[in-house]
Amino acid sequence: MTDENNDRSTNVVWHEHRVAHEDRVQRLGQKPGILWFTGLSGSGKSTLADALEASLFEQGRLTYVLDGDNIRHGLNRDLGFTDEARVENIRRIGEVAKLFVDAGVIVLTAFISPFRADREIVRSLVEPDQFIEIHARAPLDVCEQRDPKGLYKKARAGEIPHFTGIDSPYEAPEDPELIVDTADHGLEACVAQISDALRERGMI
Ligand SMILES: Nc1ncnc2c1ncn2[C@@H]1O[C@H](COP(=O)(O)OS(=O)(=O)O)[C@@H](OP(=O)(O)O)[C@H]1O
Ligand SMILES: Nc1ncnc2c1ncn2[C@@H]1O[C@H](COP(=O)(O)OP(=O)(O)O)[C@@H](O)[C@H]1O
Repeated sequence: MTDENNDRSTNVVWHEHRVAHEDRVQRLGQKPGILWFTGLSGSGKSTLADALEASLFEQGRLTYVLDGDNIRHGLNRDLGFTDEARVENIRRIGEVAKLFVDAGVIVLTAFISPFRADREIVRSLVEPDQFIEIHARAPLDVCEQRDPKGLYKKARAGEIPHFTGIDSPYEAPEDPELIVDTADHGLEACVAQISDALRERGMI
């Protein structure tokens, strides 16, 4: 961080607003939180987040999906796929997700988020019961066979550098709240597994 940036943050003062988090939560009548999907490309993060959101929304909850591919078209369009860029990607998404939680929303995020430390930083931004880490787990060979966007094929051909699982690391969660084995179970079963777990935790 430059001296100029330090000076700038010193002169910024937090402003309290009259409408509090609790007021918004009460109005919405739901328990906000982050459902953080992590996993290899093609493991099922986007598909699961989409299906789970549809189900929660249908049940009357206010939800929002932050999806890597989409966010990288806008907010994070300046970021690539070096380790540093991925760290910054997840840092920004963590902050955005925190704002959604403050607004009272159930936010579902679908980012590879390959580094354990970055996911733990996001966890620390909200209350302990507001962060649910969900590992969309599928072996690399299954993800590669699925190859929904043809990216593994390109990566193997050397057309995409730093591709996760090939020449860029993925650190699987060590103690996530949930693991969904998308290679062994269909979409509906995985969504039901997550919904049951959320119910058990009193989140829905
Ligand atoms: N080099 C490389 N490695 C991995 N993925 C790549 C790469 N280049 C492009 N893509 C596409 O970008 C999506 C991953 O973006 P994320 O923001 O989720 O990545 S990260 O969390 O910062 O690691 C990822 O989406 P998913 O396949 O949905 O995971 C890919 O579509
Ligand atoms: N149980 C499952 N959960 C999620 N996706 C699954 C499952 N079984 C098969 N799939 C398929 O795997 C692919 C996952 O792609 P996608 O959701 O884009 O993954 P990611 O967002 O992790 O890159 C989709 O083609 C989806 O239909």
